Amino acid sequence: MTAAAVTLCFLLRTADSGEQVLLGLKKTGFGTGKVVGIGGHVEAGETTGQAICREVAEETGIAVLEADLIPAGVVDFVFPARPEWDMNTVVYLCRTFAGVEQESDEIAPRWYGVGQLPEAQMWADAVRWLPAFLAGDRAHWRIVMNPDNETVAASTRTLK
Ligand SMILES: Nc1[nH]c(=O)nc2c1ncn2[C@H]1C[C@H](O)[C@@H](COP(=O)(O)OP(=O)(O)OP(=O)(O)O)O1
Repeated sequence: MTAAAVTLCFLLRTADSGEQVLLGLKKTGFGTGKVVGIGGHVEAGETTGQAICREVAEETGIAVLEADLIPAGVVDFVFPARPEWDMNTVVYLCRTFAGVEQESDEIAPRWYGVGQLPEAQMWADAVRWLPAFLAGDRAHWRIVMNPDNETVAASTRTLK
């Protein structure tokens, strides 16, 4: 089965308290109840860049230009017990954007200090790859989940 093409963008800003990243509480669909990255599926006929600009706008009301996307790498999420959930995720960072975050039907967005990620509310794998991307590391991650589809069986980082 081919993994679904998805994309995530981590918006960054500098606050008085330090660097912050925009995440969101997922209200519907895959991962409901978790704090996740902003993004989603790449639709037919879209480039990944077009898809992430659309997803950020739909989920948060924030406008991002493709030219301001900073490619960070890829995360392959592998669910051996549910291969239909497998996702190939293109990850971007972005520091230049317009607008103020607004809650949507899908996501309740919120800024978090990059050193204070809400680990207990995120997918268990996120602590492995997200801090590295936020620190500027460019890499290709492969995350393999256990049969419970929640805990992590293995994570590997390669350069690509
Ligand atoms: N193990 C994992 N850890 C993680 O942090 N994020 C994961 C993950 N597995 C999948 N994701 C993310 C990637 C992707 O952005 C998201 C699922 O995409 P969507 O939010 O688009 O799914 P939905 O089915 O809710 O929405 P639609 O695409 O609108 O149908 O879940």
